[in-house]
Amino acid sequence: MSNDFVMTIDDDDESVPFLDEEELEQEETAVTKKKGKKGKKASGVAPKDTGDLDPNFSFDAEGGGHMGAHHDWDFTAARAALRAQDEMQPGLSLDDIIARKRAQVKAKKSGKIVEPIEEKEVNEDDESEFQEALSSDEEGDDNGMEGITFDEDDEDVAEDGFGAGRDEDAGLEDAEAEEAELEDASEEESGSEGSEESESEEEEEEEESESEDDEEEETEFQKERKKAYFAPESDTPTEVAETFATMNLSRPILKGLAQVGFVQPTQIQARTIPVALMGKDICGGAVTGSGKTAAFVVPVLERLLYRSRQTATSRVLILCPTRELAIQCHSVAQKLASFTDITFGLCVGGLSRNAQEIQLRTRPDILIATPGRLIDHILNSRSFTLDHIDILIMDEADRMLEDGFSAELTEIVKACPQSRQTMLFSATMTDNVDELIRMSLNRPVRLQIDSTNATAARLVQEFVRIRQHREEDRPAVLLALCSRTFKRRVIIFFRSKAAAHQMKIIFGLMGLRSAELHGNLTQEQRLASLEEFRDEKVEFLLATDLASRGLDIKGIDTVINFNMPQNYAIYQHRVGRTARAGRMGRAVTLAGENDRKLLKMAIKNADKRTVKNRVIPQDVITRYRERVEGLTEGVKEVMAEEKEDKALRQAEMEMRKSANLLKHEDEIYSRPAKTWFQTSDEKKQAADASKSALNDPKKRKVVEPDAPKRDRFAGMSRQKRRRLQLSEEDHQDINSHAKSIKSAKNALKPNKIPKLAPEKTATKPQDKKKKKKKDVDFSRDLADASKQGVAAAKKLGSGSKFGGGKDKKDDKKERSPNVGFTTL
Ligand SMILES: Nc1ncnc2c1ncn2[C@@H]1O[C@H](COP(=O)(O)OP(=O)(O)OP(=O)(O)O)[C@@H](O)[C@H]1O
Repeated sequence: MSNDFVMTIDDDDESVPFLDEEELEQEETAVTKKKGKKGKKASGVAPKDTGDLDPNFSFDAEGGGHMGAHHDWDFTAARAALRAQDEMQPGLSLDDIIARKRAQVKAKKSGKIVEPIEEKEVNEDDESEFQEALSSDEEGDDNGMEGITFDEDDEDVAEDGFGAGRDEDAGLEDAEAEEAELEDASEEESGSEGSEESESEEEEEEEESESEDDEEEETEFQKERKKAYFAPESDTPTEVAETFATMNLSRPILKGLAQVGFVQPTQIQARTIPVALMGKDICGGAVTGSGKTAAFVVPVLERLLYRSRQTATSRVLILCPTRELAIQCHSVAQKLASFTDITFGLCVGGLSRNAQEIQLRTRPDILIATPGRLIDHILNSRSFTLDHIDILIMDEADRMLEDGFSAELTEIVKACPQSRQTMLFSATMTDNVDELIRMSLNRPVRLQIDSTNATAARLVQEFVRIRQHREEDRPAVLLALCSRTFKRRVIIFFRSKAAAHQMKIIFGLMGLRSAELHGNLTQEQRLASLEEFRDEKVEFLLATDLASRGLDIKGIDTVINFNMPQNYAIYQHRVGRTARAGRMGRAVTLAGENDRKLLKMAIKNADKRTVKNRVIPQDVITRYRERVEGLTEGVKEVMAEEKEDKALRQAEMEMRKSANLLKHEDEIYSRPAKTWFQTSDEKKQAADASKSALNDPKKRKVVEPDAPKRDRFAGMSRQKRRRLQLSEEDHQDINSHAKSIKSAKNALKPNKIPKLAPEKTATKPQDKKKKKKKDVDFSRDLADASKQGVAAAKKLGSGSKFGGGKDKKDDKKERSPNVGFTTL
């Protein structure tokens, strides 16, 4: 298995050099000379990437964009919208509790008499929870161990990359089941906080539901379907602009780009911008950190410069799967639009709903949203609609197309006009027609820059082998890595919130400065953690997969995977938090026996020179293990204190709520009841479906083209049904007067934003007229019921119907998911 060979790094070093291209070669031969290179190593800091750019770096082989000036996105808008009311009063910070505990331990050691530690009731369950959380997904299935090829006692190199060729499925299910239990437990714990949002704002489900890892051979049938579904390659411009200046962008946009230091477009930007300006639907894929955000923001801004300004209208909707990503996207887009009059609205969970409602009434040009909160506004904010959305964009689209988001997405897509332009982006963008079909794309152009399995070019991937019988060493291995080798700018991923939280306490007790980021925190705490890490107030960010996608934090040197994630796509996103925009980065993954399959995939998809096997001497691990064991009591005490504090705050909040209720009883009861899109049960069902698809990707729900339409009121809450029925009754009373008001309103309807050809020539009114006529004729030809016409259209699939121009009436037919696929 020479292909799977990975070189070994001995971890008996205090620091690790960051490997330059040449060094990679040298190190490969010098693997066994363990300490020979110490002189070259950075002191105390893991990757020796100074943040400077590799002068030879380009985003693509042919030479794409070079990295520009540093610019951090910020939370200004999010902070301004953080809810002020109904939030629990801040209690003791975890850091305070930990600091106190540390002081007590120190004092005890030095023999000083200290105030006795208040006796905390330590629940027996807490102890087992503690052990479980840290080894949550580490329990392998012994049966799954058959066929391991390496020597059990071999502490050095596993020449087969830990026997990475081994097919390993067994044990994963157990791990996932256990993980689910943990997630559920932690969800319950957090249920009291922010329960108001629990039904509609769970975008950041941390249980995984990513796409299949297996690279299945594409069948002829699938190839045909894709051919029919996507626009032919000949539809995309072949010339690629080398600088933004040569892209025919307007001055305010160029100034915005210059301000953030973007001079040369990255490859995905160079390919996407001209196509997006033409108004075409796009499925875009490029490796993590390659600039996809600007690839969709720039053309949108450019087109909005040509909008009619008569009536304020929200014309663009950008959907993101997590709040943090939406906040980041909002900040980036605002920066790029600094020299324009384009307005933005941020519509995400965790921030004040009322403030958002007020903002939405001003009809900002671009809405950046998470699905849950957006639907909340569609259902509950008067006068808010998506009726005038011209462009719908989905960032991390493959994540959004998963079952967990399915119902929400369908609702949002239905609420947008069919004549919209739709653009989907992700580093792991799916081209699975079954998954894309629910977006009702219009003959999308596929812009796939890198392989969907690719990781960043300057990423070094290391793996630390965790043996079957040493699973309990994981915390010690992590602490050894973080105390001795990777000491700053490190993001560490855990599979569960409980594990991330408990490790935060251990880190704290060991004096390592860290922040946690997961769904059990309030939005305020989540933003604070990100800020602390961004501003280098803490060295470590302990996160769940909430942070695995899209987050762009400057200067993350190292990503550590405490556990291998459930699938390769998540692995790609996690390790993609480093080595962004041409910089160097390092990913270190603790890989157990059950992770062989993913390990094999990672090795297969990487440049072999950048894959390494890191070995940590057993005596070091034993030392750290003893330290972790010594902290067990302390961790339990901190957790007990935290629990007590939380219960106290909860009680205070309840009391305030009751007092409030008594004081404003009349006003509160006169408010219209809120409508939820999904009940807790429905939400749980969606999450279960998502999980089941993860365990068995073949179970992925495929939208049946001929699926019967649901009853109009099916699945609606009683309140919503009643509201709709009442509004329908009202509707029946509409007299001719109302009709005339409607037609007057129609006359005022905002014009669509014009599509721009790359050379900005397509807006000539005469040309437009001619083109439209041609398209209409084309559509009419296809709608012709002659048998020949139908047969031809079916043969070509839906693709044959889409001529490029969009007449609104024709669009209705074009966007129907039923079109074209029934016969293939
Ligand atoms: N043309 C450019 N020139 C220089 N830097 C750029 C350019 N475009 C984007 N960048 C920088 O590259 C980094 C990554 O960009 P972005 O976050 O859009 O990547 P992405 O492809 O969306 O990544 P992910 O898949 O992880 O979401 C950002 O820091 C951004 O400022």
